[in-house]
Amino acid sequence: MDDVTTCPQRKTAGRARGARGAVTLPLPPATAQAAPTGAALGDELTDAYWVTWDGAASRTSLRHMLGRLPAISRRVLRLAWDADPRATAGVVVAQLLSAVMGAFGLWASVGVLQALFAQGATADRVRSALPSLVLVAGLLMVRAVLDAVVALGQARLVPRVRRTAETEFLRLTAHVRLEAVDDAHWSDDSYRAFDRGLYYTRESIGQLIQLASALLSLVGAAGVLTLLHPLLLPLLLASVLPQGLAAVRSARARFLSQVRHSTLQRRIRMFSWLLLDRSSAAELRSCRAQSALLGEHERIARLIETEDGRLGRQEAATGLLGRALGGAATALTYATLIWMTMGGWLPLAAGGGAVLAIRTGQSTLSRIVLALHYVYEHALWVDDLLEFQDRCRALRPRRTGRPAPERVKTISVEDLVYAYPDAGAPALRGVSMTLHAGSTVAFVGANGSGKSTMSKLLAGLYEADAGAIRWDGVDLRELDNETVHGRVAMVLQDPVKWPLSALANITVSAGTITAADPERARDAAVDSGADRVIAGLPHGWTTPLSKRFREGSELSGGNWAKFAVARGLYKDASLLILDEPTANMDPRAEHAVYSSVLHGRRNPERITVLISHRLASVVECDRIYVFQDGRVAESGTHAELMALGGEYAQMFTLQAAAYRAA
Ligand SMILES: Nc1ncnc2c1ncn2[C@@H]1O[C@H](COP(=O)(O)OP(=O)(O)OP(=O)(O)O)[C@@H](O)[C@H]1O
Repeated sequence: MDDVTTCPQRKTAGRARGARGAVTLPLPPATAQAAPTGAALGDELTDAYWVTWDGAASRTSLRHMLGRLPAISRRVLRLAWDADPRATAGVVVAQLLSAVMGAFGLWASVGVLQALFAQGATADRVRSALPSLVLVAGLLMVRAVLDAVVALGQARLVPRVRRTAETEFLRLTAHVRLEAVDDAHWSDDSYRAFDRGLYYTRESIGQLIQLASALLSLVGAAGVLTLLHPLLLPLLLASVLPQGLAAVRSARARFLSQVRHSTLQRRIRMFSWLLLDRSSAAELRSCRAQSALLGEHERIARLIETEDGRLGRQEAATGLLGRALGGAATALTYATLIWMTMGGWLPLAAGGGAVLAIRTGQSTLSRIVLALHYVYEHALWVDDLLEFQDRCRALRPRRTGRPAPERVKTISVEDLVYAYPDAGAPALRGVSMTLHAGSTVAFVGANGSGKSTMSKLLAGLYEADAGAIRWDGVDLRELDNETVHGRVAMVLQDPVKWPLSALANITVSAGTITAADPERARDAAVDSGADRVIAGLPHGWTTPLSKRFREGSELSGGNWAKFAVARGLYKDASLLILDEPTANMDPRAEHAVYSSVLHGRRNPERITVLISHRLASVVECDRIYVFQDGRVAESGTHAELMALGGEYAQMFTLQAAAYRAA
């Protein structure tokens, strides 16, 4: 028995299949969460790029972190040195001197105590303590100046590191081969490196300075104690250890909580943005989706509130534990000091000095623990960035030293095969064709049949897996890749809406946004129909084409397309590729573009490739290639293909019939 009749869900699915052909999509559930709830909310983004290293420090042993510290310090110092050697040297020297001054200051304070605790009249003791007091004050002043030098050096260094690191990063990524950019993993890695790696690169300078300052001050305290009495050093360790452990615990709790917190923050920001942003404003209102999104926003806001409260309570508890442990350790330390003084092993004044040094050591320890966690974790992000940049260097376009010809006469394609990275089937499977200077050819065919891919291979944006493309007999692989790009103008299906001036939107195709050939720019604007758009802009050529800027203008889809065509025409290239350039244009604008491309100021030496689904516009092309499933199924002039009565003739007749019927 046919069970479709007994199951309503299957019945509906069967109907959907019957109406649309071979689709077997299962029915969706009747209710679904807009976003994960409960524990899943914290876990949903564990694989996201921004949490790759978040909390890593809290999962690593202190020993491991300390072991990695020298390598991390070298790497960060190298970055700083490359950005500004003088400022780096200044910061390092001032930091060291400041630590030395700190240690001397501590020693001089012990001198003050010694004088005050000595025997004799009070006035005499105060008088003999004066030189040490003056020394302490002097050292404090020198230290303040040195710390200011460190701060100034840091203020100069961090923006420089930021500038040099960001420029290098963008220089490398902007030149990586297109097929690498198409790879989703590469994109994820690049966003991760940009968003986190660059940020932590500059952050790590300040963190390392803080860590160095705290470590040096601990070393200074330890040195002073050893001078006072060798037994005091283990006493310092014993007194700071419990507090150190509490500091580690607290730092780890904070790191782990940050991961969950940032997940919630990201999700709530997404909902805030959907409610706020201009791009979703129209649809938000027409769908009347405001309350649904506000509800979701409220739900996450409450979770954040709970999380904040939980973290606050946890921090208070850990802080209390740390203080209790620290208090107990301090009491023990003082008891030991008293015992040593009473036993005559330690002079009273030295005991006072020891108290000072131990207090200094204790206060720097929590700074060290926290800074160590930050430095370690940030270094992982910096490593990630540097490793990504090395990958980019390996993915630079081919530099063969052999430039592409200024004006290519013949492009021959032989048995071309190409598969996108990670794609199952090849997008092109054995395409051959020959294109001659001065001709206009068309690529037509069903969606996904390989037309755009073919045009990108012709332009040298992708490299063939098998077969070859030859420019005047020379394999594209032997030509300097960037010079090939310089000879090709591409008007892409989904052109970039450059948030630049109207003029720069045209000149950018020639690699500049600040200089123009005025006549060429005007011709390109006239031929593409962008001239009327520019004439209507408040500041003409100089109007910014983005509402993000004051006095900026936003264009309609069709008008953006005219700018894309103008860009293609402005670049006086050997090969002009127009990939569905008029899809968004009104019929008159479309007609004008095709007339100017086919009959207008046509460069007699140019090869023009036109990709279009509107077959009426390719009728006049010198040759039409019909793509089917990654292959050229038919080719010839319009008349030849119509006479053939194949795929092209069927598609053309279908379109023509629709018009005739109307
Ligand atoms: N960047 C990419 N990464 C992976 N696969 C891709 C990519 N671009 C296109 N493809 C796949 O390659 C095949 C050919 O796509 P292509 O864009 O060349 O077709 P097309 O003929 O230009 O289609 P349309 O008429 O829809 O523009 C399709 O299966 C498509 O899904």
